[in-house]
Parts: sequence; C-alpha cells; structure tokens
Amino acid sequence: MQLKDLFYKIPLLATSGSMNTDVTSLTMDSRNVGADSLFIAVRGTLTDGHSYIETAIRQGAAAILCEELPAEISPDVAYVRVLDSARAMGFAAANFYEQPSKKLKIVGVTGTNGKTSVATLLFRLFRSLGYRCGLLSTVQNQIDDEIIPATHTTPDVITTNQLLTRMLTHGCTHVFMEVSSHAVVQERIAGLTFVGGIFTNITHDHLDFHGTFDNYIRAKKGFFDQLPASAFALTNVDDKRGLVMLQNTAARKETYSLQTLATFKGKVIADSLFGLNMFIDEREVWFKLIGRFNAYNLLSVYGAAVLMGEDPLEVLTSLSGIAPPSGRFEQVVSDDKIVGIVDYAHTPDALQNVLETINGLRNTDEQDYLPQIITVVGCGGNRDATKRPIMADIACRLSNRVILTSDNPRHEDPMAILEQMQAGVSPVDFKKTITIEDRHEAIRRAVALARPHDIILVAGKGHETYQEIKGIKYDFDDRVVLREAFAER
Ligand SMILES: CC(=O)N[C@H]1[C@@H](OP(=O)(O)OP(=O)(O)OC[C@H]2O[C@@H](n3ccc(=O)[nH]c3=O)[C@H](O)[C@@H]2O)O[C@H](CO)[C@@H](O)[C@@H]1O[C@H](C)C(=O)N[C@@H](C)C(=O)N[C@H](CCC(=O)O)C(=O)O
Ligand SMILES: Nc1ncnc2c1ncn2[C@@H]1O[C@H](COP(=O)(O)OP(=O)(O)OP(=O)(O)O)[C@@H](O)[C@H]1O
Ligand SMILES: N[C@H](CCC[C@H](N)C(=O)O)C(=O)O
Ligand SMILES: [Mg+2]
Repeated sequence: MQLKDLFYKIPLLATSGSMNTDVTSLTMDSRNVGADSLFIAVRGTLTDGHSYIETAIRQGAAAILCEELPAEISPDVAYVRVLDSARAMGFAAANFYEQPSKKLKIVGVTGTNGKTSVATLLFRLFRSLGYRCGLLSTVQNQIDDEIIPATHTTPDVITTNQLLTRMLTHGCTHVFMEVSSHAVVQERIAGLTFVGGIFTNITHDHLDFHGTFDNYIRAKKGFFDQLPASAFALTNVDDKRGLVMLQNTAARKETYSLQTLATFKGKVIADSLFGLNMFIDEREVWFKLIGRFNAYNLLSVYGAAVLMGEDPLEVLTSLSGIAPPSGRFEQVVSDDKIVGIVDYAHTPDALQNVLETINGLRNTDEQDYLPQIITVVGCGGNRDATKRPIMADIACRLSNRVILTSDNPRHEDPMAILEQMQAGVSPVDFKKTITIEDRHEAIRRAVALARPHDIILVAGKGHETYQEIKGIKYDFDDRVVLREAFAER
C-alpha cells in the first residue's frame, strides 16, 4: 500500500520522501523488519523505538513512522512524523488491513476483574446462538474452534488487525475482546471501531504501571471516551466508579445492577458449589458459574446480548448451559472429597471475592464437620508490589491455613516477594501461615494438611500452564499438580 493511502485521514506533522512509496508490511519491532516494511518507532517503557531506526533501514525498511526525525535522513527512505506514533500506527493499521473492525461487530470488555470471564461467556453464548465468532482474551485467542495462543490480554494493534482479518475471512460476524488498561494507554485499540463496551469493576491493580489509582481509572475511562455514538456503553452501577466511566462517552449509556435501578437488573436467589440461581428480568434461571461476582458477569453478558438485538429468553436459555472459562473457579475433587479450587484471582479484590464465596458455600454445607479452607497464594514478580501484603492479609482473614508461595517470580528474588507478603500478615495470623517458595511443594503440603470436605484454594495462576522464573517459562499447571497430589494421597 502506498503511504498516501496508508495515512489517509491521519494528521501528520511532516513528511520527507515520496508519499507514493509502497510498503508491504508494518512493524514496531526492528527485529521483524523485512524488505519494504514500514517501521514504526514507538517510545516504550524499557527503550525507545527511535534508536532502532537505522537498524530498521539496514534491514530494508522503505518508510519510517516516528515522532522525531533522526539527525541523518536517508534519501532512499520516506519519513512520516506524527505527534503520537503508537496512536497513528492504530489508524494506519486499520487502513492497511482495510478496516476489518468496521466489518465486524466488536464488543470490548474492560475492568480490573472479570474481563476474560465476560468476553469468553459472550463468545460462547453467541456461538451457541449460531454465529461465527472471534475472541481475543488473556487465556487464548480464538476463531470459532481454532485456538491461537495469546501473549497479551489485548494484543498490539497490528496483531489485532491481522487477527480480525482472519476472522472476517473465516466468516465471523461477532468479536469479543478484552481491553486492558495497558492497551488503552499504549494505544493498542486506536483505530478500532467497537459496537459496544462493557465495564466490570475497578479495584487495586497495576499501580506499578499507572502510578496512581486516578490514572488507572482514567485509563479505563479512555476506552469509553473513544466509543462512537452508535455503540452502547454498558456499565456496572454497583461499582463506585461505574458511572464515571460513562461521563464523557458519545455512546448510548446503559447500566446493570444487582442492587439498584438499572437497565438490566438481577437478583441472586442461591449460590452453591453447583451453580448460581438468579432472577433476571423476572425470569428465574440456573447458571453453571459459581459466586456472586459471576452474577455480575452473567448479567453484563445478558445485557450486552439484548442490546445487540438478541431475544432475551433465548439468551437466558443458552447462557444457563455455558461452562465457566478455564481456570476460573475450576474444581478438582479428590477421591476422598477434598475440594480443590483453581482460580485466577491475582488481585486483592478477586481474592477477597473468591474467598468470601468459598466461605459462603462452606457455611451452607449440611454435614456436621465445618470444612477448613486452605489457601495457596503468591504474587507475581515485576508487577505491582503494593498488592503483596494486602493479598496475604486477605488470605489469612478468610482462610484457616495459608501457604504463601511463588507465582511467576520473573526477575525478582522469590523470597523477597514472599517477605513483602509476610509483612501483611497480622501477628494473630502468624500461626496459620507457612511459607514454601516452591509452588509444587506448597500445593502438596496443602493436600497433606487437608481432611475430607476441606477446600483448598490455589489462587493466582488459573489457566496458566507455566511458572516464569528469570525469563524462562517452566511447565506448571496448578490443576495438574493438584490432581497428582490427590492421586498420591
Ligand atoms: C509494560 C508493557 O505493557 N510493555 C509492553 C510494551 O513494551 P515496552 O513499552 O516495554 O517496549 P520496549 O521494550 O520499551 O520497546 C519500545 C519499542 O522499541 C522496539 N524495539 C525494541 C528492541 C529492539 O531491538 N528493537 C525494537 O524495535 C519495541 O518493539 C517497541 O516498539 O509494548 C510491547 C509491544 O506491544 C509489549 O509486548 C509489552 O508488553 C509486555 C511484554 C508486558 O508484559 N505487558 C503486560 C504488563 C501487559 O501489557 N499486560 C496487559 C494485561 C493486564 C491485565 O490483563 O490485567 C495486557 O494487555 O496484556
Ligand atoms: N466480576 C468480577 N468481580 C470481581 N472478581 C471477579 C469477577 N469476575 C471474576 N473475578 C475474579 O477475578 C479472577 C480473574 O477473572 P478474569 O480472568 O475474568 O479477569 P480479567 O479481568 O480478565 O483479569 P486479567 O486482567 O488478568 O486479564 C477470577 O478468577 C475471579 O477470581
Ligand atoms: N494480567 C496479569 C496477570 C497476572 C497473573 C499472575 N499469575 C502473575 O503472573 O502475576 C498481569 O500481567 O499482571
Ligand atoms: Mg483477562
């Protein structure tokens, strides 16, 4: 595609060289530049893409998109200067791939917790309603049955446009995608057209990246600020920041709630280890998902489907048969009835919700013995450190025994992370905690401590099938380790 078409309707500050220059691929990584590529220089968190312009040219780049021209300009290369190259890249990618997002009905889901759950439920619901669908999520990307591994919650904008193009070729009509706060700030959704946006909730996370909670709120809100007037913006009004998200959106404002007046109102009748029983729009429905937080997820999915024109009764009927996403409250039960629960709770709020749900389920149990709750939990390295003591404290307050362990230490010293977690344990809870750095050992110890009917929560990794230590991803799956430990009992 010629540069003049690639940058059609994109504000440019300056150009040098011919706008008739043809480019055959786009990339923001000099290591992927080939002949006739457009190299986009993006300022990152670790390094500045502008320092790789020369390398990109040596590798055959025909054109450069940047915020600052290099001191020496090559006469054989075209340069385009913009205010924000990450943002311009989004719109250029949309032009390059011929606007796939405009030809699909894309719904984006944002919030601290519940994005994967809501996007996956929507994907499964719309497939069961007979549509061909695409999914972009933390667990995996999917085009109907085809699974494409995901590296991010929200891919970079070039990858997204490529995936959307494949979805269109496959005949998809609907796409459900997670929109992370990183993605909004880094312009990974620039140039995409959505038919709807959903807000789940906002609590403590990612302060390492956003600095302050206000910046984090602003990042989430940025998604709704970008929605067009033709889209819907569906928010959880039971969350303190639910309405803030809609303050400046051009989209149609819609709400859901379990507590107050809203476009879509639900009520939980019963919550057990077998599922949720709810009233939605005056209809009583059973769902396979567990926990009050999932009542919110289900309600938002119902609301979005109705806003997209689906029949309410048909939606509820289909939704009641849908299984929870991988690693979300996934149960592994031993022969002697110890209940293992693997859950991706990796934020204070998620951990609290899951443990409160487990406490609620335990208390409704009819047997004489009150089951003990044993929690195995860790916090990721090179991620928000402020959540570490808070999560340890929550685990202690809501469990009978707690085993603190590692969860992707990445480049940090695992024992240093664990010491920061221990700092959150109040003196009265010291006796109930054990620290075992090796996650495998930690799970085995939990199983050794458990008696029949006890509940072991293994939190933080959910669907993940690896443990990342010093840049290497070792095979690790909480569900497999639990199953093996149960078998060895
Ligand atoms: C902190 C963060 O978000 N980092 C993302 C960011 O990388 P960065 O800003 O560090 O990039 P950088 O390394 O400084 O490089 C700057 C530029 O120079 C380029 N470069 C670099 C080296 C080189 O040799 N040549 C070259 O051209 C890079 O390609 C890049 O364009 O941009 C990269 C390209 O899109 C992402 O892969 C990378 O995600 C990293 C791997 C990451 O871990 N991100 C996490 C925190 C993340 O995004 N998480 C959210 C989920 C959060 C949630 O679900 O709660 C997500 O959406 O996945
Ligand atoms: N609506 C919700 N409110 C609070 N907690 C939730 C909600 N939905 C799920 N959770 C909890 O949060 C965990 C993560 O859920 P999910 O993967 O759906 O969130 P996410 O927003 O996609 O997370 P990530 O930011 O890592 O992609 C679940 O395992 C569960 O413990
Ligand atoms: N999307 C989250 C995942 C955290 C999962 C947890 N297992 C960890 O590694 O910290 C993040 O990148 O912060
Ligand atoms: Mg997710």
